[in-house]
This record gives sequence, structure tokens and C-alpha cells, in this order.
Amino acid sequence: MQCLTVSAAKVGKTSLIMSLVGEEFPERVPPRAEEITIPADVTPEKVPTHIMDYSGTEPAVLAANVVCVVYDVTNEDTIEKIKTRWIPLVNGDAEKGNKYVSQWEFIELRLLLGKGAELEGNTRWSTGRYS
Ligand SMILES: Nc1nc2c(ncn2[C@@H]2O[C@H](COP(=O)(O)OP(=O)(O)OP(=O)(O)O)[C@@H](O)[C@H]2O)c(=O)[nH]1
Repeated sequence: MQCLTVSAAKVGKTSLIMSLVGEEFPERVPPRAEEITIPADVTPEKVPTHIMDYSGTEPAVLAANVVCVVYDVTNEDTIEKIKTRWIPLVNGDAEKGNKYVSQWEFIELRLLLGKGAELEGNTRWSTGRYS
């Protein structure tokens, strides 16, 4: 399974991947995370999972089975971009039959480190649907 993270600039997609791999929030974040493959035996679904950091190319989006859209709950622009940028980008080739996503899972797991809310213990986890 190919999983691609996308986001507005500097929202934290590289940090998210590095947190997953390193099991802690990274102090230093490179411009892009290395591509990683999580072996099947350590995934709940027993499917090898290849995780890629978005480099701004459409082929990467078309190759992905899962697109993980990262946004900042403290920045409305990054939420608005889900509608104005990421949904059109992922569904962009629908007319050619390449890809069409009719149902979006919406999972909020932003940690808000250093932006105030996490200091007040407001870290939130929730799930929902976006369509
Ligand atoms: N406060 C806070 N800062 C974060 C969080 N995640 C990432 N950051 C910080 O935000 C900055 C950008 O993080 P990146 O992971 O490089 O973001 P990105 O979306 O990969 O950035 P680009 O791909 O370069 O646009 C870094 O200084 C991170 O430490 C978070 O959950 N809370």
C-alpha cells in the first residue's frame, strides 16, 4: 500500500512521518522525510505500507492508495486548503478514470506542540468524515 502525506507548507507532514518512525517528536526536521516501508507483520492489517512525503509532483498523488492530508487546527487556511487544493488534486484526474475518491476519512491527530494549545493540555484526537 502506498501512503502519501500532503499539506500546506510547514504544517508538519515530515514531522508526522518522523514521529511515526522514531516514536517521538523530532527536534530537527529535514526538508523531506526518507521514504519508508513498514513491513506487513507490524501493521494491524498485515499489509506492507510504503510512506512518502509529498514532493509536489502529481504522479506521486496518482500512485498513492492513501493520501494523508495534514492540517493545522490553529490555522484555518490549512483547513480551507483541504477543499480548495487537496481534494481537487487527488480527484483531478477523475475524468480520465485514474482516480476518484468519493469518501474521505477525516482523522484529527494534530499535536499542536509549541503553539500554545498543547501547553494547556488541549491535544485532541477525533475521527469523522469529510465529503
Ligand atoms: N507546534 C507544532 N509545531 C509543529 C508540529 N508539527 C510540526 N511542527 C513544526 O512545524 C515546522 C514545520 O514542520 P515540517 O514537518 O517540516 O512541516 P512540512 O509540512 O513537512 O513542511 P514543508 O514540507 O517544508 O512545507 C517545524 O519547525 C516543526 O517542528 C506540531 O504538531 N506542533
